[in-house]
Amino acid sequence: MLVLENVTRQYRAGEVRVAAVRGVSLATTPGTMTAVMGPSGCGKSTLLTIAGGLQPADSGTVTVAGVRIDQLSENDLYRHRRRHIGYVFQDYNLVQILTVLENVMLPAELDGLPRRKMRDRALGALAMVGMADYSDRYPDTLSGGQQQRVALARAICGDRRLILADEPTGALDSDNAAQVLDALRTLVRAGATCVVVTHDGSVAAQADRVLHMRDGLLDGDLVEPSGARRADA
Ligand SMILES: Nc1ncnc2c1ncn2[C@@H]1O[C@H](COP(=O)(O)OP(=O)(O)OP(=O)(O)O)[C@@H](O)[C@H]1O
Repeated sequence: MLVLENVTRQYRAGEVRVAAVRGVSLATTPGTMTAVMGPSGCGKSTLLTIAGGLQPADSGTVTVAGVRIDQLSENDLYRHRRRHIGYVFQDYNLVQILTVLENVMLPAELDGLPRRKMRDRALGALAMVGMADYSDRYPDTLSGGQQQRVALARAICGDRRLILADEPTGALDSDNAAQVLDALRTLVRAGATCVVVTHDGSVAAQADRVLHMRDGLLDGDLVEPSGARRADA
């Protein structure tokens, strides 16, 4: 579902250059959850945003659902992202003035689908994360864990199969985090592929695979004499 090959990304702040990702390769197995852990600043979020096409890599390839997204035009990338990739962030990013159902319908609305179809899709997604009974509520009447489950429903609504989650339990107590993890596992069992960046050991404990990142490199990365690096897929 997601394959990265030799991805690099450097930031420049004036004269200073930060090599945030230094040659990472990674291949996910469909229907599994991969956790990426590592100290603050090691490049986890940068890697995730590149994987999701939110920012380009400096070099390397990024393949999502069989398509090299690093080669797509801006319009095609936008469409491919919306078709295949759902994002989940620590702070849920729900629209407060919309109901739960309207939030989940939002991506389908941008696709211009008929309203009934959007509604059915959204209710189906909410049911998968145990939130169908809350469809008429507004986000600020829900707990953090419930809001994050709505964000998960929005991420997969429309049969998007790649979930990229950046610290999805970072703002939650352990009960709420457990509910979000249950929902995530349900989606993965149903066939979604998830890459989750986390500091939370309980998230990693639920993952099928845990990778460690340090100084822009993933676990098992080899530093070649030439300076090129690769990671075990
Ligand atoms: N827009 C930017 N401009 C300049 N430097 C940046 C930018 N974004 C990130 N960095 C730097 O790149 C490095 C990797 O940052 P990144 O956010 O990817 O790490 P992280 O592992 O996700 O950290 P955290 O766990 O704290 O979220 C850090 O040194 C960070 O300061």
